[in-house]
Amino acid sequence: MNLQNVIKIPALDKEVGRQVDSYIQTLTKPPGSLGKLEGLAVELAEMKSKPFPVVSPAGVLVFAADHGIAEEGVSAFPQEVTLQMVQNFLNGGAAINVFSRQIGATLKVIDIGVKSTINDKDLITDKVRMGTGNFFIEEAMTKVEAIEAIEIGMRQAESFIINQGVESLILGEMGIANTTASSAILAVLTGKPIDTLVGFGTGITSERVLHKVDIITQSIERRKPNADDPIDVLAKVGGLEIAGMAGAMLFAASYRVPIILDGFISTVAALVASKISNDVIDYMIVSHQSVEPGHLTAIHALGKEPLINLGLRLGEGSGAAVAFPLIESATRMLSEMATFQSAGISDQ
Ligand SMILES: O=C(O)c1ccc[n+]([C@@H]2O[C@H](COP(=O)([O-])O)[C@@H](O)[C@H]2O)c1
Ligand SMILES: Cc1cc2nc[nH]c2cc1C
Repeated sequence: MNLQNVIKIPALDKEVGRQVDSYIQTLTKPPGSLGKLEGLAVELAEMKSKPFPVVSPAGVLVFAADHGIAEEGVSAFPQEVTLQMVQNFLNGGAAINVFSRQIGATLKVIDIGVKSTINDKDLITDKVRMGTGNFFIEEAMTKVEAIEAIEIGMRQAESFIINQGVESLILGEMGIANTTASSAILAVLTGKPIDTLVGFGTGITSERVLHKVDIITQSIERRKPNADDPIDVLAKVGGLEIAGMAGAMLFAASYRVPIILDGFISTVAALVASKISNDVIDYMIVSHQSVEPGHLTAIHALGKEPLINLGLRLGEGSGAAVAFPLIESATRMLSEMATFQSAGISDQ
């Protein structure tokens, strides 16, 4: 199948963007004084093709999966933490639960490849397989499985957005060792030196970072992913939650729903989505810059800049949820501020 033919992403509405840009000049503030919020308001209007776009309620989809590469000692935590954190999400105790409640967002967790069976009515189980293969010794998954994971992401985003009336989409993830898969994908897609794209993840030692670089370097040599084929890259060194997030992003863009990217893994998934359909980039907002050294490389590969840098490195969609009020401020500036005329204030 050819995913590019399945996804139709509408062009940004530049005409509405121009109208909103002029309208912002009439609001009661010195021109340009709301800085980046002004550009953000124009971008959101173009995405939604509406002069007064809204981003609330946000929806948060967290994709969870395990990684065979965890066997190579690349994470500070054991693999079973993926399962344990999914249980924490379902009990409402993780950071993303707290921040989702804070911003009034609905949160759904999708098991797209956790290595255990989890029975819980609140969990969406749409598993491709029980974790990926260890890509140091075998391919992470087949190309058919990579496409299946992307399609699951698309389908889950579709039912979530339509059933919950979601106005903006935050994509989060949980997967022990997924910074290793993300660094490998990023190295292949950008051609940048691997050691500049590898970091501490959940908190490994500097010594272990060198081991992680070595594992990624050897894995890429062994698997030989084709940089021009994002499905091949996902299959050889990717992750199921990364593919799922990419699919969800592609659906959101096709439906004019702004995508709020989170940290390193989420942004690498965005880069994968952009290699499937470049227009998806138009619908992305980068919420924050993570501590992971490869994050800025991935952000710049999308031609974006982060809104904030709080030294976060958690994942789960947490940084996107924390930055969400800033994005909402841009929309409320448009819908709620008085104009010079309506307030009877003299302009220059
Ligand atoms: O989002 C980020 O930038 C980020 C940076 C470091 C770690 N994480 C989270 O930590 C896990 C991956 O870290 P690791 O060390 O196991 O590869 C995974 O569950 C991610 O959600 C997330
Ligand atoms: C505790 C913990 C929580 C997480 N949330 C996302 N990745 C994580 C990794 C760990 C280890």
